[in-house]
Amino acid sequence: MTRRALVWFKRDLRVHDHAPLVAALAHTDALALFIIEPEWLHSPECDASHVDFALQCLAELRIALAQRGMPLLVRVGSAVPVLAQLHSEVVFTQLLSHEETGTGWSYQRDLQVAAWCKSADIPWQEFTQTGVVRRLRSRSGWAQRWQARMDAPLQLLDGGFSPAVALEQPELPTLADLGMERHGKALQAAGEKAARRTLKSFLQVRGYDYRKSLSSPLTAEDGCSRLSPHLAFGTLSMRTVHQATEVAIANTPDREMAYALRGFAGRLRWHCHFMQKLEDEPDIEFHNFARVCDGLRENDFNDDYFAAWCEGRTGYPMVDACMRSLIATGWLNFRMRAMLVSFASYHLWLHWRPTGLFLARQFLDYEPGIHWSQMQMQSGTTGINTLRMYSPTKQAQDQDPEGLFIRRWVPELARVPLPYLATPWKMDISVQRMAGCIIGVDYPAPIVDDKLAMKAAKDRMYGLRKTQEAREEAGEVQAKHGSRKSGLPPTGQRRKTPRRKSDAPATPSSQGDLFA
Ligand SMILES: Cc1cc2nc3c(=O)[nH]c(=O)nc-3n(C[C@H](O)[C@H](O)[C@H](O)COP(=O)(O)OP(=O)(O)OC[C@H]3O[C@@H](n4cnc5c(N)ncnc54)[C@H](O)[C@@H]3O)c2cc1C
Repeated sequence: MTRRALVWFKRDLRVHDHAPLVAALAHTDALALFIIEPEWLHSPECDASHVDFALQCLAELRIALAQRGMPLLVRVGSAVPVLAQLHSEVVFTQLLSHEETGTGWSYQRDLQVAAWCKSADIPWQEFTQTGVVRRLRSRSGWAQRWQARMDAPLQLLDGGFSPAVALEQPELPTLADLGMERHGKALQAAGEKAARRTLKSFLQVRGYDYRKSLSSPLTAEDGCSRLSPHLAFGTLSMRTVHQATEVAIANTPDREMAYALRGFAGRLRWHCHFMQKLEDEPDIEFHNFARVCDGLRENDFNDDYFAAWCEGRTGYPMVDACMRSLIATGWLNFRMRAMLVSFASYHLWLHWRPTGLFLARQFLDYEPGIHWSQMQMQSGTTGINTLRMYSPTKQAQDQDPEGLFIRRWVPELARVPLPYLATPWKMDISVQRMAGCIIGVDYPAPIVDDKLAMKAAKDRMYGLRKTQEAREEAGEVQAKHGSRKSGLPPTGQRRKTPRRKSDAPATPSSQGDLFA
């Protein structure tokens, strides 16, 4: 009997280090499938930019697989009917794929596929591709397991496939075919080749100033790795990035470069650390980690504030510049993402779910496990992390001291004198006229008062955290989700004794307790 494998590509659009592809070699022949699922297209997190990027990756992948004798079918529909239809056309005897840690719809889809495979008597083998551990009982020992997986040999194809049955492979659909409008974002280059180029340029050249470049949106654009969309769509495996980084550190004669790359290497495990939280508690997509926070913001949602934040017209130049830059490019550095969420959650007191959905659509690298954990962390609803409230004027002064970023993305402020650029509402009317920017006409007045809004948010958040209920629950959240390396007190309360200077993390403080 012909043993035919079907390799189901999901968020792993590559050939290099692809365990299901390697497993398929053991079969008589094999074919590959990518399913464009309506559940994905219609999910509130999905944006045309995500689909566009995936289609570009698929075009390249189809060629790369064809060169190895494997046809890649791309079909539109829900997973079970697509698999059943394909099975009626070409009987396949095994389904191979990577594990996925996704949101609710993809989890439900996997349950349905598992049931269908069982009823059709088709074994479905899933392979790991990140450090996420399924059915994890305890976080103890997690970091060692991550290390072991990442150090394991890469899964590389040795040889090609015997040609499978001839099947029609229609052209890939366009966004219009899928009923989606053009997105207008200037995206990073897609595909496995671009991913490898990006990794190489970072490890050889761009990474040099990594630690210094992280926080400012001006320097981070080039100084960060920019690998996140490639990790999200799987055009690079985490193992490839980890191993290439270790080799680069070992081989560079430059101590500065090695130091920079060690900072980067540490962040790679955060990727999986955050994804593990969603794997362990899928509900965090919808519900507060700390249920004591339920009701905190739900009834206070201000639609006008939300619209102003989404459109980058809050009257705070750094917030507006970051939002407009994100909307135009699909990427923003960590610190500025954190500031956008802090402003929405504390200054504007907006619940993290609608703001998180909006940001998920903007981020080309949308990765559910990282995203929803970070949304909650920056909104103070994990119950365990230090509360971080960013002043947008201080961030402008610290991260954009010459005003280049603000002037680039908020052209209304292009002629505003530097001393007023972070606080344009402080210009008197004659300066406004000279700058060609009348506040309230050409550029909005601040929608809330920075200091008053921060004070109100602090009172509410610290008031809640002091309660016995909050303290008890923080212990539970820490036990379930906290890294054993975080060093935080188990209750997640503020650290009483300051760190000694020599203990201080070399990374910016905003990420200091990320592992919690
Ligand atoms: C509210 C919010 C939402 C976020 N949503 C996402 C998301 O959907 N997808 C996503 O990949 N990242 C997300 N991040 C984390 C971080 O901002 C991005 O990983 C980073 O900016 C991506 O750029 P880079 O690849 O150049 O990062 P680099 O600094 O070069 O880091 C390399 C890789 O390390 C991992 N990493 C770095 N920082 C973090 C972090 N703080 N948490 C988890 N992993 C990290 C990522 O995989 C990243 O690609 C979010 C952060 C915040 C504050």
